[in-house]
Amino acid sequence: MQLGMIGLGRMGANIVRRIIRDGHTAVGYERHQQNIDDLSADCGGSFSGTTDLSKFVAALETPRVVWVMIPAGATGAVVDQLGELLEPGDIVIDGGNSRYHEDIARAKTLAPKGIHYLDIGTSGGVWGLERGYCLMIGGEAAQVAHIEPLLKSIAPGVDAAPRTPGRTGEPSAAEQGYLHCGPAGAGHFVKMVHNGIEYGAMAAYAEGMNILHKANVGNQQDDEHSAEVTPLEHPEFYRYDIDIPEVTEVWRRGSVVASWLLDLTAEALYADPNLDSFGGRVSDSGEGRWTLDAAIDEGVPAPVLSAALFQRFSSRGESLYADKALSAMRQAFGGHHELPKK
Ligand SMILES: O=C(O)[C@H](O)[C@@H](O)[C@H](O)[C@H](O)COP(=O)(O)O
Repeated sequence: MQLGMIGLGRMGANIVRRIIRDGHTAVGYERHQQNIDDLSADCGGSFSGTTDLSKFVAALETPRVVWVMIPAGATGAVVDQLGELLEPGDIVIDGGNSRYHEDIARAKTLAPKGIHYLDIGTSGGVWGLERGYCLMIGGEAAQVAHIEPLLKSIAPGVDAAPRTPGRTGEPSAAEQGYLHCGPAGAGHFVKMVHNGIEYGAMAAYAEGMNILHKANVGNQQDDEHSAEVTPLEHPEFYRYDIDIPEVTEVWRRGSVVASWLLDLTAEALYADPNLDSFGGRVSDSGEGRWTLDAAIDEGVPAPVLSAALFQRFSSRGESLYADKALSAMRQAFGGHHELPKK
């Protein structure tokens, strides 16, 4: 089957490489000729690319299947352009991390033109070429069925995890690593919640590791330290120098908290045991915020996910003013000494 790919950055290019490995063909559109040349060198005659969107559309077999894999903020403009260039029966896929609200609007705009729209939340990041991508799909069932040969090639496949006890026979789509979650927006809705969970799970590991990191605090009490915090009643309880890279390594084997996220953490700590290459400022690109918006709209508590999101804001210095205000109040009502700015 043929796929049209818009955006040949790391994700788009690796999806193309993965389908071509499986016998499909691809046409790519990309503004940077170098990305086209790199992919052509890897894929030979199964891939052709252009920097001209009209030529890209003309090169595709009908019904066209056009996967848009560009930063979420730029997707809307490209989908609008495709709306002018494509024909009835064609399919546009947004594989980026768009907000699901936008999918609902785009599907509605394209429908009168007979152009179908699928939103595919795509998880796997830079590892997807090797491990496959987990695909969460929203849109009409007939179009999902049409692109199924491509989905099977992009997804990790049933062997990526042991089969769940009780599941037998032909593996379901979910067991192969892709799932039609519902109508327009449902794919990105599920991917959004996946990312909300990602924030929470990452924060849980990070907090636990920090408690391990401080397990030797009983050795470190000095005058300045005790002026700032309540002195330890039992410093003898905190005299452990825990080798955190080794702890993450042992947890990978048989522990309840083993996971791919932990595998990656262990790898990062092995390469950089004190995490010196990181400044401790953690970015976010919207998915965590949108997950909390949905939780609020649904009236569903999400205390862990919200704490994880707010911790990212704090990591970027966004709690500094609040922290200063706390010091000011504590000093004002109790005359307590608060440490001045360093
Ligand atoms: O499932 C995935 O492969 C990741 O979630 C991927 O989609 C990306 O790394 C996140 O969007 C980062 O999200 P933040 O920038 O919000 O941390």
